[in-house]
Amino acid sequence: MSMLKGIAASNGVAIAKAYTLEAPELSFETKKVDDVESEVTRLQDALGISKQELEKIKENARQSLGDEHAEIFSAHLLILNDPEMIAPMQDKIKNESVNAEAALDEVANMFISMFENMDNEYMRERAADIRDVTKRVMAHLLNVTFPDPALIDEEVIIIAEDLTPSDTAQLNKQFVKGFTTNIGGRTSHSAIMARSLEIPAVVGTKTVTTDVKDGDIIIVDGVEGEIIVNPSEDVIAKYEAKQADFEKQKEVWAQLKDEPTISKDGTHVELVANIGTPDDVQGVLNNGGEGVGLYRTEFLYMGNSDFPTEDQQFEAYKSVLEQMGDKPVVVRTLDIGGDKELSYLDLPKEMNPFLGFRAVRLCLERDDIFRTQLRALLRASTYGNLKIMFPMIATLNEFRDAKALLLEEKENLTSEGVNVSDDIEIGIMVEIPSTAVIARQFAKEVDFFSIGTNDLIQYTMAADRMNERVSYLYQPYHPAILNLVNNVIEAAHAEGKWAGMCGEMAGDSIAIPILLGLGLDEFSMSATSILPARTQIKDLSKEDLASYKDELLSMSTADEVEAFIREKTNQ
Ligand SMILES: C=C(OP(=O)(O)O)C(=O)O
Ligand SMILES: [Mg+2]
Repeated sequence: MSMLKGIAASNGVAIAKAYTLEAPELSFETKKVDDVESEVTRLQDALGISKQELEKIKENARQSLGDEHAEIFSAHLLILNDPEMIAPMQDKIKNESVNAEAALDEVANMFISMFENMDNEYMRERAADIRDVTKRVMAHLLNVTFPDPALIDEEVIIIAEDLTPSDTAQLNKQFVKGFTTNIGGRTSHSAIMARSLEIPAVVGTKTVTTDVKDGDIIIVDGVEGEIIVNPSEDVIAKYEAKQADFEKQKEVWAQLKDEPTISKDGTHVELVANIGTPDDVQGVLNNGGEGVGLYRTEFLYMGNSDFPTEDQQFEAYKSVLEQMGDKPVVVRTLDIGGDKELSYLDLPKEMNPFLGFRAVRLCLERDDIFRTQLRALLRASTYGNLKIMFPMIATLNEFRDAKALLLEEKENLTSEGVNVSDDIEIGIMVEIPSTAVIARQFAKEVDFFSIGTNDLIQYTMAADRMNERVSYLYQPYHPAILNLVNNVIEAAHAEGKWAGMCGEMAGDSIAIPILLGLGLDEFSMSATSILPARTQIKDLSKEDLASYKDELLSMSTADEVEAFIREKTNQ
């Protein structure tokens, strides 16, 4: 028996035989060709068959995973239909007389490395999409069979270097009990799909394909992020019990899907979700989200080759609002810059991009970009319960200026005869320490706060959130952070306003009791964290936790805070 560690990507425990999903052998030689026209035709044929296959996979995915996930394959089809991608391949064949394989490989790699080098996880995933579709086209050019997970007809756990979105979409849950890969992280496509399919998965093990042989019995522990290879009978029995516990746990979670989130002593808090696109809304509803606490609109800008038009934005916002019905939707205005770049917005390189020209700073200077977004939001406001917030607010004047532009556009629209809702709350993200410190002054003017701890921690601890070497300074339980958070909540309440949190901290099981005790009103997290959080809060007494407040705020280290909470909440 041996054990491998990886990243817990999808909850649950699976026990079955290992099945290696071989990556196809796609090596080729670059060759000169005489007949360039027939080489171009060969490329077109391979593209054509790939498109037909993807249409089928998309349909399968729609049936097994839902519309939201099938959209990935629309993105794949778009890649294969994208003249910016395909024309350079054809030109390469014609101008350099090379074979289709070489043209495909070179052009695709150019796009892949462009996307991969972006400091942004979402864009890096686009590189994975291109890699996925090009492999399929390459296999057709080489006449190599592409692996077909849909053919699996016995209970297995898949092991693979990585699973592409198209692999995952073909998995039949009846037979595929779980999977584990060498590469990937919690937000890679395969991990997201595993959570939708609700099959346990551990990714990023680095070596599972070499450490496990086909036919070995393995356990995937998607809770702890562990793979156990050839376990003894005793260990199997232990994990079977764990599996049964987990199934029971899921039933308990599911019972709370349509319930409000109420603590043991009767306090209601809102558990809402962070989303990046309208496609994410289904996941929010499936997981009993009481609203959207953060809609990161920049993905709309990043997924485009130019600024999205007012109408394109209007459609996206309207779709989210309509799908959410009367539930609140907090839309954050464009937060570009820092780690989020736009290929079509040429900004000078900065020494410290996280401290630079970004988010509302950029929007106030480029008010043409900002006004377009504000108009789209205002037009969509009558389709649901919209709240708007501005990111990276450091001074009251920034808030006042941004709000003034919003009100100006509202007036413009009204005079154009367009209906705009009259009760849109206007709030800010609190992610800069200066704002957290004088939250009292802000609270007189904003309708709400949403604390962005991902940035607030980075700026308070002076630790770049992208830099692995200083990641130990990402300390959500640090007393300095707790004091800032407390200051914001108290300031909001003193003015009769509400305070939420949309950084990762809001879904953390150690932070949740602390935040409940401090009086946080709204917790915004990834959709799949909502039901476990609701279950946790149901068993917590807000009054007890509030009584620890002074003690917690005067502690000296994050470790002290964590140990204290673990003891008080039996974690
Ligand atoms: C939610 C936040 O915003 P983002 O992660 O998009 O910067 C944050 O900073 O906590
Ligand atoms: Mg932020």
